[in-house]
Amino acid sequence: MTIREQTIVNSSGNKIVTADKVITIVGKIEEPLIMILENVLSSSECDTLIDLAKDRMQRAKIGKSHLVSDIRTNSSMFFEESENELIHTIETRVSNLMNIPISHAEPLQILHYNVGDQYQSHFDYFTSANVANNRISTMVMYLNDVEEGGETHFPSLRFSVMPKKGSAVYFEYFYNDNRINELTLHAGQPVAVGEKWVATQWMRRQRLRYL
Ligand SMILES: O=C(O)CCC(=O)C(=O)O
Ligand SMILES: [Fe+2]
Repeated sequence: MTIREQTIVNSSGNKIVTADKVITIVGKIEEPLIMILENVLSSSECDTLIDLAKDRMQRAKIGKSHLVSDIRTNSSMFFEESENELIHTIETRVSNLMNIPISHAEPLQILHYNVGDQYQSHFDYFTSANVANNRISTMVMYLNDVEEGGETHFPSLRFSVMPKKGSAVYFEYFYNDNRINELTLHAGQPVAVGEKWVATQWMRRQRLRYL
C-alpha cells in the first residue's frame, strides 16, 4: 500500500455536505489533492457576483511592489469580509467545503479575463522565507462558461480544468514534503474566445479575521 500524507479535506465518497448545499466531486487527483467540484455556486449566485464586482475591477497587481505586471493581465477586486448576505453565504459554504474555519479565509477575490488575458504559472503560497501565516489551500470558482481557452492549467501535472459556470477546482499545498506542494504550480490560460470570470478563495494556516 502507498502511504500518503494527511490531506486537509477528507474526500472519501463523491459528495461534500455544507451548511446549505450538498456538492458533488466529479474528478480528483490524490496527491496533491485536487478536486473538481460541480454546482458549488448556483447560476444566479454567479451572475450576482459578477454584477457586484463589475464596477469595482482594477488591473491586477502582483507582489509587494504593486507594479502592473505581465504575469497577470487580468483585472481583479476583493469583496469586504462578509460584506453582504450573499458573500457571507458563499464564504460559509466554501469554508465548509475546504474544511477550514472562515476566520482563516482571505477576502473573496474576483478575477476578470478578456480575450488574450492570462495569469502565468505561479504558486498560490508565498515562497519567501519566514512567512508567518502562509496560504494552505485554494478554491477557484468559475462564474461563467468560456467559449474557448481560459483553462486552469497545472503544468507539472499536465492537467487542465475547463471553466464551467458554477463549478470549481480545489487544491491544497500544506504537505510536509515540499515537492508535493510544488506540483500545484498553475496558470490561468489565455482566453481565446469570450471572457472569463472567476472567484478565488484562499485559506491561511492560522486565523486572519477577528470578527
Ligand atoms: O483563473 C484561473 O483559472 C486561476 C486563478 C488563480 O490561479 C488564482 O486566482 O490564484
Ligand atoms: Fe493561483
